Amino acid sequence: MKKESVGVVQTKYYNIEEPIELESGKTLDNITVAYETYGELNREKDNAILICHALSGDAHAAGWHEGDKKPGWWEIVIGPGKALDSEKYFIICSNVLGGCKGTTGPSSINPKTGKEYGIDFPVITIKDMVNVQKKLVDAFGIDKLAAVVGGSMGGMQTLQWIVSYPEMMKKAVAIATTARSSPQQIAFNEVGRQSIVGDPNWNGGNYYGTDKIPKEGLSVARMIAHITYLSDESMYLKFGRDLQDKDEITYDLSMDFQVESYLHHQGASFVKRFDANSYLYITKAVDLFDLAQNNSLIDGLKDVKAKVEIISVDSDWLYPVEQGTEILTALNANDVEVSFSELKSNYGHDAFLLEKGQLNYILSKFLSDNIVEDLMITDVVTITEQAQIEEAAKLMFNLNVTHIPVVTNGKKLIGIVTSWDLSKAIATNSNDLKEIMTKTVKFCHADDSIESTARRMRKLDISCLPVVDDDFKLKGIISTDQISHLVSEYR
Ligand SMILES: CC(=O)SCCNC(=O)CCNC(=O)[C@H](O)C(C)(C)COP(=O)(O)OP(=O)(O)OC[C@H]1O[C@@H](n2cnc3c(N)ncnc32)[C@H](O)[C@@H]1OP(=O)(O)O
Ligand SMILES: N[C@@H](CCO)C(=O)O
Repeated sequence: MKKESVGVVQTKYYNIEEPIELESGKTLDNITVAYETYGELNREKDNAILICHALSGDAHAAGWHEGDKKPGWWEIVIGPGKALDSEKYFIICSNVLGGCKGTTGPSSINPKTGKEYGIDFPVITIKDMVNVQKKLVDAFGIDKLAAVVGGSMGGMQTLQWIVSYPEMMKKAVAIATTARSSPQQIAFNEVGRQSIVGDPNWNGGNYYGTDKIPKEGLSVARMIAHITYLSDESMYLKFGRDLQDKDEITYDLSMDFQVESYLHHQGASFVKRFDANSYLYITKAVDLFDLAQNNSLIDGLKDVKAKVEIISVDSDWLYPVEQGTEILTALNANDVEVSFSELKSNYGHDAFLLEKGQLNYILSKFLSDNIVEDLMITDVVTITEQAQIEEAAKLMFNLNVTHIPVVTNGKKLIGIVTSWDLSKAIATNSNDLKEIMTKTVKFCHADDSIESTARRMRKLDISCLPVVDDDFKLKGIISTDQISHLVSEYR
C-alpha cells in the first residue's frame, strides 16, 4: 500500500427511514445506501466533498479493502496530498440507487415479497439517484457541500445536483459527461440491453439464486460499451493488429487478434462484478437523463448557483468535447461562474479514470480557488441612514475602518459611507448622512470567486465591497487588504 493512500477502508451502510418518491411517481421503501468516507468532517461541517461514480462504479472510490489487490476506482486523485485531499476534505462516495454494490437495486430483497426485486424494481432516474444521495448527506448534518465531483454518469449526477439542490454546494466538477444523452449514446445502451434480455438465462430478470445467470448477454453488453470507453488511437497503441496466442492467421472462425482477446477479458471480468438487471436499470437512467427544459439547456440550468468546472477529454467520442462546451455555454448564458478544461489524452472516455497528472492539477486548482466567503469579514460595523455624519466619523476613527455599510433595521444594504464621503461632507458643510453616502453601492456575493472579485474591484477602482445575500441582506465585507494578505500567504 502506498503511503499517499487513505489506507484500509470499509463500506458502510445507511438505511433511509422514509419512502422515497421517484420521478416516475412510484415510491421505494427501505432503501439502503452503501457508502465510504475518507478524512474527517470538520466542526463547521463545511469540508465535505461528494464523489459520484460512473456506470459500473461503486462506493469504494479510494483506499484498500482488506486483502484486495487493487485500490478503489479513483485512487489516483483521492488521498493525502492529492487533489481530493483526505487530510483537508471529508470525502463521501456512495453506490447509486439501482446498483449492485450494497445500495438498493434490482438484486435487493423486495420487502413486499421477500424475494429479489428483479424487474419489479421501478425505473429510476439520475434525479432519483441524487435524491437518495441527498438523504445520506443530510444524515451527516451537512448543509452545504464544499463540492460535488463526478465523471461520466457521475458527471450527470453532479449536474443534476447543481440543478436539484443549487444551494447545497459551493463548487461542482462534471467530467467527461453530457447534460442530455444523445441518440447515439442511447443506441449503444439499447444494444447492450438487448444483448442481456436476449440471453435465455436472463429469464425475464428471474435468475437470482440459480446457476444460470445471463453471463453471455452481460459480457457482450460490456464488450460493446467498453469499445466506446477507448479511442481508436489507444486501441492501436495497445494492440495494433497483433495476433493473440498465434503466429499467423489460421483462416478459421477462432479468435485472431489481441483486441478480441482483450474485449473478451473485459466482458468476462465484468460479469464477475456486476448484475445484469442493474445494468438494464442504470443504462436506462442514463438514457432518460436530460436537463433541458422546453428543449433549452439554458432554461434547464437557470437556477445553478455553484461555481462549476467542466472537463472534457479530447479523444472521448462517447461524450465528446462539444457536449462539455454545450454545458459551458448554457452556464455562461446564465451568468454562472464556470470554467472549462480539456484533458489531452489518447485514452478516450476512460481518461477520467487514468489521467492522474492532469486531473490532480485541474481539480486541485479549481478546489483551492478561494471564494469571498473564505476571506470576508463578518463582524461588520454598520450604520443606519438616520445616523449623523459625526457618528460615522467617530466610528471610522475609533475602529480604524474606511468604509461603513449603511443598512436598514432589517440589515438590508442601502448604501455605503466612506472616508472620501466624509471629506465631501466637510467640503459641502453637510451633516446629513443620506446626502453624502453612496447610494448606488457596488456589492458582491459570498460565493463569488476571489479572482473575479479582485478583478472587479480593480476595474471599478474601489478597495472594499459589501457582501450581500439574495435578499440584499449584508453578510460581510471584503477589502483589497484581505485579498493582498492571501496573495502574500501564497508567496
Ligand atoms: C468509473 C467508476 O466509477 S468505476 C468503473 C471503472 N472501472 C472499470 O471500468 C473497470 C474496467 N475498465 C477498465 O479496465 C478500464 O479500461 C480502466 C480505465 C479502469 C483501466 O484502463 P487501463 O489501465 O488502460 O487497463 P486496460 O484497459 O489496458 O486493461 C487491462 C486489463 O486488460 C487485460 N488485457 C490486456 N491485454 C489483453 C489481451 N490481449 N487479452 C486479454 N486480456 C488483456 C490485462 O490483463 C488487464 O486485466 P485486469 O484488469 O484483469 O488486470
Ligand atoms: N469505465 C467506466 C466509465 C463508464 O462511463 C465505467 O465502467 O463505469
